Amino acid sequence: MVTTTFKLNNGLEMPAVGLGTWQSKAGEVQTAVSYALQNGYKLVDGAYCYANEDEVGEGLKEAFAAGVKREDVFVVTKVWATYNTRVEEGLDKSLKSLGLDYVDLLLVHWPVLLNPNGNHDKFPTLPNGKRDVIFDYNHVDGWKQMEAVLKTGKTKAIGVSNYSKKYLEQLIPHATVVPAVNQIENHPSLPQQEIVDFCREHNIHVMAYSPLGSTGSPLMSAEPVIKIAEKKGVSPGTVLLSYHVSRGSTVLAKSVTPTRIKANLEIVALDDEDLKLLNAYSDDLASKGELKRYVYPPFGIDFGFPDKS
Ligand SMILES: NC(=O)C1=CN([C@@H]2O[C@H](COP(=O)(O)OP(=O)(O)OC[C@H]3O[C@@H](n4cnc5c(N)ncnc54)[C@H](OP(=O)(O)O)[C@@H]3O)[C@@H](O)[C@H]2O)C=CC1
Ligand SMILES: O=C[C@H](O)[C@@H](O)[C@@H](O)[C@H](O)C(=O)O
Repeated sequence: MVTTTFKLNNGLEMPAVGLGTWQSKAGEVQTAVSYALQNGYKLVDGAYCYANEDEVGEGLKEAFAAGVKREDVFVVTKVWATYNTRVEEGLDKSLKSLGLDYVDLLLVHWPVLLNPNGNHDKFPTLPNGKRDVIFDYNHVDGWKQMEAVLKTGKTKAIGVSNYSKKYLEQLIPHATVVPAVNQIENHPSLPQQEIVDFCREHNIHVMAYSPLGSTGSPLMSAEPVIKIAEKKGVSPGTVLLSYHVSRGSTVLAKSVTPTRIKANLEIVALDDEDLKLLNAYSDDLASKGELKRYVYPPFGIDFGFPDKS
């Protein structure tokens, strides 16, 4: 049987599959969220920085009006980098847009501070065009704010995103609350096994993002993915999404296309032979130095990922 939920380290149940909303256009995301929730999705992943939370909120409202219950939906949002010293203010903005009085999970989007008093609310820049990063920021201080916000009840759980093993090792000795989740880019072209293993050891649940290779879903045509899909009589997308559930992770797939939204809910059990094939593909890329990271914004910071350090 295929797992449909995972238990977090605070006892909360998190669905195994969720709808992503990054780059979902305002005009499309309301329908996508509403459609997904009325067709079996139980988790929606958003962020203040996606600049579409008003519309995500409209989608939630539409689904609730159609009978979906708030308590049956796991809503995730993220504190953007300009708000890492103002976590509660950032969360309040998201809650207002979403039309909710709590989210289920709040994540630190990236462990970096962008100038909160800079020339833009989300992407402040310097005169030379580079991101206005505050370099002497310590991400452990941001986590203390996350712990404080957890006590307000405005979020049921707190976690991190884009944390390498190195950053988690810096954080954990100072954490009163161990992050419930680390949301990271993850797929056979970037398995990040060292982070996945470290998270498992510390009871931190992994949420896998960009499972299809992000924009345009390039991983759908990877050879072993097609081979396994043919063998099992499922789509390549199902193989890519099932890979994470087999590894014990929650997976997020973004789509604004109803047929794809529905198709992405199909998760199958991958057997040892399938996983061996996908792992061999990852190992081969690693040995050739060809691992592929699709999401690496130009912060100009070393986040401690071995493929980027
Ligand atoms: N914490 C973080 O920093 C990050 C978090 N995320 C989260 O993870 C989510 C998923 O990652 P994302 O980078 O969006 O990329 P995905 O890997 O989910 O790929 C999305 C792309 O695949 C297409 N697609 C979706 N389903 C199918 C299908 N069944 N067949 C063919 N094409 C398909 C979509 O097109 P279309 O929509 O047109 O159907 C879109 O172009 C994000 O939306 C976001 O919520 C992502 C990146 C970073
Ligand atoms: O969640 C998705 C990604 O992290 C996205 O939020 C960033 O890539 C952002 O657009 C940026 O440019 O820094």
